[in-house]
Amino acid sequence: MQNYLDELNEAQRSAVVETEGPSLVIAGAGSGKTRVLTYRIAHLLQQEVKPYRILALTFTNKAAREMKERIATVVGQHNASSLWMGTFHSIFARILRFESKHLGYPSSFTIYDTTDSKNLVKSIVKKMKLNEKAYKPGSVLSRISSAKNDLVTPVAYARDANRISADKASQMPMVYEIYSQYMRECYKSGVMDFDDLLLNTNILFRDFPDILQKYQHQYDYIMVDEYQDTNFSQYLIIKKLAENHKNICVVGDDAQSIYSFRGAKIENILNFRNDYPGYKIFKLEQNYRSSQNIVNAANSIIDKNQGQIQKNVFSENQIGNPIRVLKAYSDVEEGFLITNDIYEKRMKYQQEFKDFAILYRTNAQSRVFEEALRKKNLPYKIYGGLSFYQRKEIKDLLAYFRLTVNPADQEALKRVINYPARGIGKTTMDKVTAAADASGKTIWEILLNASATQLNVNAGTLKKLHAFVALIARFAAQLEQLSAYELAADIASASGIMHDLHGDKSIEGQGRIDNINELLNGIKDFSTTKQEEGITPSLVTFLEEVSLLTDQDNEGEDDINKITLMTIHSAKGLEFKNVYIVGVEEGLFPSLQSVDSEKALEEERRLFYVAVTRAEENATISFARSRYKYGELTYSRPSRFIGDIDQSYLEVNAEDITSVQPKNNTASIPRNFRKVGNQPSDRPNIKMNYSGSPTKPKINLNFNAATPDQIVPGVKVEHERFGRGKVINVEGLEPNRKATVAFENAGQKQLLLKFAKLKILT
Ligand SMILES: Nc1ncnc2c1ncn2[C@@H]1O[C@H](COP(=O)(O)OP(=O)(O)OP(=O)(O)O)[C@@H](O)[C@H]1O
Ligand SMILES: [Mg+2]
Repeated sequence: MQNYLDELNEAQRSAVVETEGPSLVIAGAGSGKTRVLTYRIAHLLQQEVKPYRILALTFTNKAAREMKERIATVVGQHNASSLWMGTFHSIFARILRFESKHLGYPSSFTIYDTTDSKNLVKSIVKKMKLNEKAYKPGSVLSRISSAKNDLVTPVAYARDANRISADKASQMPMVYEIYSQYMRECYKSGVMDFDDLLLNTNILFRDFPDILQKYQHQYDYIMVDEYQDTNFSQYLIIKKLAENHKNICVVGDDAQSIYSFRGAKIENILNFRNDYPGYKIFKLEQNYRSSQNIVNAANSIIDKNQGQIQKNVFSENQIGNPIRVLKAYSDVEEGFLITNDIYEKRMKYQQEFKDFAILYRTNAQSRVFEEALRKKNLPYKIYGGLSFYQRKEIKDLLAYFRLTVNPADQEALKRVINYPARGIGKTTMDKVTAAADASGKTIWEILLNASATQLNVNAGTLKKLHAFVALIARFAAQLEQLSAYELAADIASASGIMHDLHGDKSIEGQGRIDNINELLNGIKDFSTTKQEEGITPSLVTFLEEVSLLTDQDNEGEDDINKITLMTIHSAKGLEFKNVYIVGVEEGLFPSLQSVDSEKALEEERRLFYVAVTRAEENATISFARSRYKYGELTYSRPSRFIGDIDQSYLEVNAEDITSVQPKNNTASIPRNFRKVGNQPSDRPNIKMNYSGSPTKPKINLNFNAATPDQIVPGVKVEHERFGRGKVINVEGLEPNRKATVAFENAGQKQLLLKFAKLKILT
């Protein structure tokens, strides 16, 4: 057997072999932190530690899967599948399933996704007769989520002066009461939301010391990846579990803490030394992922933040190419520019699609890239946004599954009681819901027992309600008898969903049927895999896996060799040969909300650092000078972050940046960019000014449209959205004269001259 320890450098090796006692591995991006965790587990297994005595918490389920595979190749036959390895949410959901009765939840509790939670908040706000405009479900939920992650219960919330005054300031003084009702409703429905999984684990460990003890004994070794992004709730769970043996190894990088908006506490990593006196610290300094240029550029970015833990990061890989900065006229042109670049690079260097990633600040930016990629017929996969499991038909079927395992699940019930249509209208549901609220029972219990008079509905309606109950009860009765796949297929057809979809003969309708079939295939595959692992493949386990998927996990079999599109947040921990960071503009990245707060700005800068450090060989940054925001064309300036990168690692046309020459120079950042264009060499240092609203037009694009008679074949023109191009043909009579223009990046377009604003280039 090869010696796996030879595949590590000295610092990494020490971090791997010193398995006893608390260890902190703190190191920059790409230095092998995740590799250390992987090899440490392999090493423990090699030392005959039983796999089920190891608890390893990863950022995504996919990361856990890949680590398991790697471990299996390093140490061979060991049963890596019985490691307790996965995200916080999936591991503790598993534990809660065993222990749910202590907390008064059914072991088949179901999990609310964000939409369910929002719907519940909406109905509570309505019931409380609050102003629905002031109490936006998203804002209310994020207040509730923050409380849960800080382990603040509804009772504590009501007494928490800071929270109460913050709520008052945001015109939502009743959040504490909504929170309380929200908790009660979830409990009644036998459901937990994401934050509850952690909160309830904490409650379990706090109130049932013998159960805590059981798990303290179960895990001899605990490991956490991406520790800088743990919240208080996660921190405390780990602390409790490690209390006795203190065999805890956490790895992280304070410079990559990017989830504070979800309650992550950078302090957890900083306080490790206080929590575990006598801890060992391992510093990894060599970056194995990226070229020297990329590592050095990234270091120069993070240097601009105050208060980072001082770290050395160097690379001995090739010096590599400078980071390219590309300017686009518009977001549309940006799409074409990047797509063309990928196309050419792939041909020229014979790279694969999977070697390319396009990373953006917000999901909405994906659209123009999707369009450009589709036009060029390049395969891509997109993470986040409307993922497979968020599609309507899939959510409908999943809601039937949820009801089958947990009929108390109120949001699932509301979703499908009248889908497909069975004549159970809103008025009826209002009556049923009111009866449930009045009696403190679930809707399901009301449906089971209530009479027509109690509900104030006619006999016909009652019959329909009973038919629905009977349908779900029949599914539930088969839970034990049928495999997950058989039951799922039965539900898809007996619920009427398939019949309903077949009625829609459009292409979209066909697509929906394909999606349902795809889901059923997935369940079949799930059943087979679980059986091979010796686990009974029940619908309950399947639902749990689906509910706990993260953005990165959302990858199908045929997604392997495709261009990746994702937000920078979900790119954490990943690496690609070529990375495109797009939309690097003031007001977008850094985001508009962050520019007024130093703290928020530093988090954005860490996000930028994360983005750049995903690249192995080439990093490209692009910005567009105009883009549509909320339906309006707005002009933008290149981001200050471009100015953060030390000029010697950049390749930028200085002219592109000077177009944002400030009028007044407060808080300016002097930069002397490397010159690549034909550019007067005596140009003074370029100053960028970042005060003022980033969405205000600061640049004058000077699109004085040319008159139609100036537009003749051969003329070079510039278009506001498509950039530069050459006229190749003109046809038609005024006022419907059309020009065909071959744009440098956006391809060939036919434009109606009375509308198209074209500028003649000389
Ligand atoms: N000693 C080594 N020899 C060869 N390759 C290595 C070594 N250490 C790390 N690598 C490789 O370098 C890359 C980065 O490692 P890894 O992903 O573990 O870094 P990381 O510190 O977890 O990064 P991030 O902070 O982005 O999560 C991986 O491809 C890994 O396999
Ligand atoms: Mg990592």
